[in-house]
Amino acid sequence: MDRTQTLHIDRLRNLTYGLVCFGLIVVLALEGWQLYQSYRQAFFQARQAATNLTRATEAHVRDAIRQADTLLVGVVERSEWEGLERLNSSRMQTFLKRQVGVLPQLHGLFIYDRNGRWLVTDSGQIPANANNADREYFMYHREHDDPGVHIGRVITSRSTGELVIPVSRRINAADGSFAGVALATLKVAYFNDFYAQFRVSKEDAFTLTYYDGTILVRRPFVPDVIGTSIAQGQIFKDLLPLQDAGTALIESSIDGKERMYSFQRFGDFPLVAISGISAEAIRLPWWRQLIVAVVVLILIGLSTAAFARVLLQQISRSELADRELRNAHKALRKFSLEDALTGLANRRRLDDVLPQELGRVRRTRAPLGVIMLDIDYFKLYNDRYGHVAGDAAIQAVAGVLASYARRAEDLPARYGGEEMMLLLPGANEANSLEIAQGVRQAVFDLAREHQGSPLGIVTVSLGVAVAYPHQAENNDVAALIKQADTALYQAKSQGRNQACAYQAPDVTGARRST
Ligand SMILES: Nc1nc2c(ncn2[C@@H]2O[C@H](COP(=O)(O)OP(=O)(O)OP(=O)(O)O)[C@@H](O)[C@H]2O)c(=O)[nH]1
Repeated sequence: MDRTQTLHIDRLRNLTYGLVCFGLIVVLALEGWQLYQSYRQAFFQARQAATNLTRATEAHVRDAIRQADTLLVGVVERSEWEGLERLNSSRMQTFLKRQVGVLPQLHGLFIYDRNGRWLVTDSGQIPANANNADREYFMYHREHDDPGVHIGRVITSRSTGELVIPVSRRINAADGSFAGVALATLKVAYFNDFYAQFRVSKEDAFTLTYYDGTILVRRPFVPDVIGTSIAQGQIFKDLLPLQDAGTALIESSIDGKERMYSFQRFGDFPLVAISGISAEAIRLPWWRQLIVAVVVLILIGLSTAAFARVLLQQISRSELADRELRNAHKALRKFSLEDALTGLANRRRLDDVLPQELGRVRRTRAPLGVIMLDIDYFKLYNDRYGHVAGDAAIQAVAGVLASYARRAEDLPARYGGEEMMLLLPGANEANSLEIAQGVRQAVFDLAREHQGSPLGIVTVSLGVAVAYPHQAENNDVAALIKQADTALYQAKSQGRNQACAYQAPDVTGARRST
């Protein structure tokens, strides 16, 4: 493979690999962009889902508390109207029992007097010496004449041992003094069961807290965290002071897991609802997508590289075949126009070129010199030294003749046998004769032994003819060759080892030789 071909194939290879790389980079960029978008989309959707869950939770909790509070408002109204001392306990108990049966979130309904003693319960059972004066909500109402609803921290029910959220209102005496407390307890389990209905991953979290961060309800349910505070978590420390609702990707202060959290402060209750969707669960489908994309990209890359390789091999092969074919054509053409023994132009080439050169004589008005050469006594040479040595002698003479073809348009040729020609476009008779003489002398100087020759060395005889534009008779291939041949014959007949120029017989009848 030559240098140009190697360069061409190298360029083609670089171009192909460049295109393959460019294509892969484009695919990679598009895939990367798509993955980036789907990553963002996943978190955007998680943000929305968390917000929706928080809103649903908030609405559900608010409704549950409102229903309980509406009951309390009625109980307080009746208690204050009748007066706790005169309260018809059995009628009230029936009323409370009916309400608890209707509202699934209710754990129980209770009325306490100003000393914390149990007056009425929905179950009708009052433990001996039961007193709730030590409860936070009781103390709150005793100390605050605020008639609004109070939601307390989670406590363990004294009647059933269940975790409950106390929702209470103060009952006033006719003079406005503290008369007791009406209490509704909401089951923590009710909210846990509600959260459990959400179709979410087990790593997702829902939390209902008091406004100060104390946990009332949490899913996943861990009994130990109920009643603890997440006030030091990022939501309470950094976000809630600035906004009532929002979302953030943060680590849980309870289990350290990263989640997309949505939080919302209740407008009418001192509560905060928080939903957190596991970041791991958000990223999982994205990771799967990434792995599939990477595998697909690797496969595309490998198959494209393999395809490019095969393509290049094919191109290289066809380039090579093409080049070999062209070289073969060149060689064939060379062989068809070149004499195999001497490397000079062959007879076929001479037959092509001579008419062209004569045409050029007519067009350019410049002469064409022709030298016809013949080795002297060559038959004897062959007979004495053998045919192979004869071939070598022909080659040696051809070398000399070729060395006298000094201009690009000069053409040395083998005319046939041991006869050779030298075409000298632009050369007149004097130039041609001079060159012929130079050839003769150079062959003589070779001093190649030839015992069959009187001079004892190989010599040549040369005939010179010139085609001039004004000599129409010369401007014919056969006539020109005949003239050169005649001049050669002249040289032979005058003793060989000489060069003669053709002289037209009708002018002087004499021939010139040197
Ligand atoms: N070795 C060899 N001999 C060749 C080749 N072509 C022609 N010859 C021989 O060249 C000889 C030419 O001889 P002739 O043309 O008869 O004349 P000559 O012996 O050269 O004598 P003059 O030309 O009169 O000096 C013949 O014996 C051919 O066989 C060739 O390619 N190789």
